[in-house]
Amino acid sequence: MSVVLGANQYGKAEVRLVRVDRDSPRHRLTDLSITSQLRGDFAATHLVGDNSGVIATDTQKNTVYAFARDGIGAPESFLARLARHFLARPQVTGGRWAAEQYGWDRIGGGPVPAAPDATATDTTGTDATAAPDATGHDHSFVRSGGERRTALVHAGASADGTPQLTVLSGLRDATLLKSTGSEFHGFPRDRYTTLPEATDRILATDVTAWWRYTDDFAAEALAAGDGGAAFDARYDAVRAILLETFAGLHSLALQQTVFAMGKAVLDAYPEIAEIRLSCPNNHHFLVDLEPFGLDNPGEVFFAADRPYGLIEAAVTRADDEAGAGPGGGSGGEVPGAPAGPRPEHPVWATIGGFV
Ligand SMILES: O=c1[nH]c(=O)c2[nH]c(=O)[nH]c2[nH]1
Repeated sequence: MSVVLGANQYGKAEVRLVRVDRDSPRHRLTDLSITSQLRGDFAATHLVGDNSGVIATDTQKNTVYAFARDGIGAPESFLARLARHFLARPQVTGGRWAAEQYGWDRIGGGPVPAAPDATATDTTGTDATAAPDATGHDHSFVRSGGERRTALVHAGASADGTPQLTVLSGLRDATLLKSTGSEFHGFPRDRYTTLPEATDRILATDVTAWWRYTDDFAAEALAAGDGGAAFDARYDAVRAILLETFAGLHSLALQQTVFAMGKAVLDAYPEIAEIRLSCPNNHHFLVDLEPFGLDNPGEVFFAADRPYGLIEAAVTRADDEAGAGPGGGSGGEVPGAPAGPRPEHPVWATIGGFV
């Protein structure tokens, strides 16, 4: 009985592509995950390793990025462009091109409309179907979906032995991106340093934050008998401050942005004793399109999902005895100075990681 090759297809899966359209100061963002799979006469590579007809999966990925240089438009039309391109090769008889698009809203505004595809010949429908895009930040975005509000009430023993409620509120995975207004340079270099100095880069993160209310505020809000309306109001306001600070600060490091976000919250709300933030640095690498005879003036990026930088900080009040924990604080009293070892409030031990 002979063994034969059955149906097969191959390609590159989940090519992460972010395109920034910066033809006006009001940037537009297109964020896609694209899979390209080819079918056709590929028996030789499966049977004897003859690759003479194989369009490398790497080439398929590069084609996605190179085509994005012209603009993307609707994912359907972008995929059709890819399909037509590969189907022009004689060994390709079919294939499958798939896309998943991630939505982004402007910080302080609404959904970002699709950017036009520069290769489109008929663009008359573009403006008629686009959502209004009149409000919000020009180049800072928050990804729609995936974000969660979080809360925690911890009952710990107080000095007199009665249970003391500590209330934490937070949010998880608020995905933010700014397409300019971020730099990172001036770091030390050694033989293992390859990172170029950046004076204009994409800054992207998934904010996880927990903030702790003062005991007095928490007790009052819990006793108000209004279902915790004060917590609802603080949640909305703190979230807005975090996003606005991310958008508004010209960042020299994600560390600076993280501290500024926390500080802005503490400055605005005396009833918040401290806040902890955990922010991955979701790296976006400019794709080298030179091999394809194309320039790339900060438009086509590889959105890496790992590894990522991970920047975490607690922002506290120097005079917060509860935050300092037993024994009092031992550092960080000078605003902006490096914090020394500072015993933490016991509630933090009940949170899984740093936050
Ligand atoms: O904002 C940043 N902080 C870092 O510590 C760091 N390290 C790195 O490689 N890139 C960045 N970016």
